[in-house]
Amino acid sequence: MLIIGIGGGTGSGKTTVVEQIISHFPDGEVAVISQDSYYKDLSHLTKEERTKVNFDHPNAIDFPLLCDHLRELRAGRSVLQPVYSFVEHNRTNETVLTSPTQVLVVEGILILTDAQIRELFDIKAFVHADSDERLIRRLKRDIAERGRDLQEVLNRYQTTLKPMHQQFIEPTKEFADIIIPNNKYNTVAVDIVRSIINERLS
Ligand SMILES: Nc1ncnc2c1ncn2[C@@H]1O[C@H](COP(=O)(O)OP(=O)(O)O)[C@@H](O)[C@H]1O
Ligand SMILES: O=c1ccn([C@@H]2O[C@H](COP(=O)(O)O)[C@@H](O)[C@H]2O)c(=O)[nH]1
Repeated sequence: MLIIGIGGGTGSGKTTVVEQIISHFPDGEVAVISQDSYYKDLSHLTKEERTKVNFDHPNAIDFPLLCDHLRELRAGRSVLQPVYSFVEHNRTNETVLTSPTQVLVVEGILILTDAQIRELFDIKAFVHADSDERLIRRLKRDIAERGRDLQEVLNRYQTTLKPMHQQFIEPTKEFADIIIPNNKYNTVAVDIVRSIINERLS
């Protein structure tokens, strides 16, 4: 199994880039795990308390569970991946059966911050987009898809997203084998990553 870790700030386009990378692989050969599925279970908090949680700090992620699941998949065993609700700010009761595949892509803002997780990656990439571009994309997406409003996103950006990006996410660029520029759609960079995967698989 080849495991590829893809980090980068919120709105940089990680999910989009991953979809482009895997689009040419046959179904069943590739699986994607999002770090977002591994936000910690916050059922012990009220919804109001959960809205105040710092979701851009490494402590928000259940890295031990993610690490365990990656090791299980690498060993050829299936796992039950948690399902997260951005509307509820909490893990749901559902799980998704995820089976081992030839290629596994793991993406998330904080995915390159954890040393044990980094060691499991055969290839590490970082998706870069300028902060103004990321904020615009995040605003549009969170209002359209995640039940947020303008004030909420702007407030969270100033108080949490920006400082956490500078402190934890941007520094992980140094761990990346490849930096994918994504201020605009970048088919060349996506093709390069795809050919590296094909080369490693052959
Ligand atoms: N290169 C790009 N140019 C314009 N919009 C983009 C680009 N890449 C992604 N987007 C859009 O930006 C938003 C956030 O992208 P997404 O892939 O969800 O980012 P991330 O997973 O890094 O948070 C989505 O609406 C997506 O369609
Ligand atoms: O309950 C939650 C959990 C996380 N977030 C925000 O999501 C982004 C990470 O997702 P991307 O898809 O990489 O943008 C992170 O910046 C958190 O602030 C949330 O809003 N609510």
